[in-house]
Amino acid sequence: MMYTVIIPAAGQGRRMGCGHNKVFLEVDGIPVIRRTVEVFQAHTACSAIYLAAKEDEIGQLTTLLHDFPKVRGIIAGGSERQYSIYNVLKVIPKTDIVMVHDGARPFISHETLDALYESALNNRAAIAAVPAKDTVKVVVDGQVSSTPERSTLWLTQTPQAFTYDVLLTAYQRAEADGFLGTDDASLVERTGVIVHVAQGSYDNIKLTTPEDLYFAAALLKKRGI
Ligand SMILES: Nc1ccn([C@@H]2O[C@H](COP(=O)(O)OP(=O)(O)OP(=O)(O)O)[C@@H](O)[C@H]2O)c(=O)n1
Ligand SMILES: O=P(O)(O)OC[C@@H](O)[C@@H](O)[C@@H](O)CO
Repeated sequence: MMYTVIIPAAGQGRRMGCGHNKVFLEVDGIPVIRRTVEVFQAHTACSAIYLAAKEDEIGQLTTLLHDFPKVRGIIAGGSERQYSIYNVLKVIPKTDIVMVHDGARPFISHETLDALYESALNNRAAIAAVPAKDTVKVVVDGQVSSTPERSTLWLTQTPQAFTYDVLLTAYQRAEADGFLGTDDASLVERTGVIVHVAQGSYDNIKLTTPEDLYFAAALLKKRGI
């Protein structure tokens, strides 16, 4: 059995403030999106890679990723991450397991991919996450309203891995209900399917704001890449 990965790369990168889509940013000379796709290209259990791109960036991405044979399609995304992923999910061939992974998370490891894939095969739904290190407050109008027990709080990453049927049903139901979530698992949770957690790595950061580029440089140095 193998899995297909959907990589959303159709964002604006507004918070990065670099004036263009951050997935094209070069980190130590290599564009972020090439770094991300490379990890899946080299992962044995991955059979196909599909990306969501802004319509006017499909050509640029096609050129940039031309030497990755597992890239089977680059599809026009939507105005929200969820819509971008759904546009891809609707057109890919049916498969056993589908993973979703942010184009802006280039430091995903094969170790995490192995753990997630295995969990998705066994449990139908699995996410990569790490325990919260800080104390997290619920804040309403500038005032603390509660302090959830930290041992129950996990910071969610991608990849998130599901059986094809579980993910498609969740996206169809979200569309029917007009529900917009900030990750894929939240769509699956509302269908009643139990989502399992595979311990991820603190290295698997999402490049979101400019200071993340300092962390990226440090991570590359640590890996000797
Ligand atoms: N309409 C969108 C929005 C986001 N993404 C992708 O989803 C991933 C995670 O989203 P995020 O970090 O929020 O990226 P941006 O939306 O680009 O960032 P910002 O919110 O700062 O504009 C990124 O790889 C991004 O390209 C997407 O495919 N389609
Ligand atoms: O900031 P946005 O809501 O566009 O995207 C957030 C998602 O990428 C994020 O929820 C996952 O990476 C899981 O943390």
